[in-house]
Amino acid sequence: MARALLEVQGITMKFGNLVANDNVSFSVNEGEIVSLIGPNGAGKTTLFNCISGFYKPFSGKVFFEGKDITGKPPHQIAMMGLTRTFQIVKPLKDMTVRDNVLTGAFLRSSSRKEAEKITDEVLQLTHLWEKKDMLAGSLTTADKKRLEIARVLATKPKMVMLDEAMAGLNQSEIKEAMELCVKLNKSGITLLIVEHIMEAIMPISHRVIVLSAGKKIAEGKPAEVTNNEEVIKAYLGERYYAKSKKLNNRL
Ligand SMILES: Nc1ncnc2c1ncn2[C@@H]1O[C@H](COP(=O)(O)OP(=O)(O)OP(=O)(O)O)[C@@H](O)[C@H]1O
Repeated sequence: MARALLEVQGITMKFGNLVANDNVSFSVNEGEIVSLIGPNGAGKTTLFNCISGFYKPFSGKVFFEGKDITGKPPHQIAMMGLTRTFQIVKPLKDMTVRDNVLTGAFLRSSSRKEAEKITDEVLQLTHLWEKKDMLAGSLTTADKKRLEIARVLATKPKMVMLDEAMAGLNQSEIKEAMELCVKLNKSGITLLIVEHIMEAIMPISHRVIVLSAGKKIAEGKPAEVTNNEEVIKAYLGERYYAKSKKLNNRL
C-alpha cells in the first residue's frame, strides 16, 4: 500500500475574522503528483504556508513522514525533505544563477565541493547550465521560475510544493515545465502543485484536491474532479464549462 508522505489533518487558518483554511484534511502519498486547485482566494497559498512552516495554523496538524511538523520553522522542515517554491519568485538578483542554486545546496552539504556538485547536477537537470553565470535578476520570467525550482531541488528534497510555477509562461514554456514536473516525479520526488492552468496540470496529476472559500470541496482523479458538479460551479465553470459548451454548440 502507498505510504502517506504528507498528512494534513484539520488545518484551520484565520486572519482576524477571515477563515482562509477551514478544517482542511488530505494526504499525499510517496511518489504522487497531487494538484491543489480552486478559485482566487480559496486558501491554497495559505495552506502551503501552513504546511511549510511560514504560518502556524490556528488549529490542526501537519505530519511529514509520520513526524509532527506543525509550526516548525521552514528551514527545519526543509532539512527534513519538504520544500516549496513561491508564487512570486524571489531570486537573489545580484548573484549569479549558479550562486543562487548553491545557497540551496548548502542546506544539504557544508562541503563546498559537494555543494557545487549538487548545484551543477541541478543546473543541468533544469536546463539552466548555459545561463549559470548570468545574474539572476536578468533572467526571463520562465528562467526565474526555473531557478526557483532549481534552488529547491538543490536542497535534495523528498517532496516539493510548487506554487503557481507555470503562471506567466507561454505555451512552450508551460510544456517544458510539465515535462520537468514529470521528470522530477520519475526521479522519486513527490509533488504537490498549486496551479490555475488546468490544461497543464490535469494530464500530469495523479490526484486533484479542490478548495473553495477555504474548504475542501472535492478530491479525486482528474477525470472525477472535472466532472464534479460542485467543482464546475465553484471553479472550473469559468474555464472548462464555457469551453466545452462552445464546442458542443459547434457540433
Ligand atoms: N497575510 C494575510 N493577511 C490577511 N488575509 C490574508 C493573508 N493571506 C491571505 N489572506 C486572505 O486569505 C484568503 C485566502 O488567500 P490565499 O492567498 O491563500 O488564496 P489562494 O487560493 O492562494 O488565491 P490565489 O489563487 O489568488 O493565489 C483570501 O481572502 C486572502 O485575501
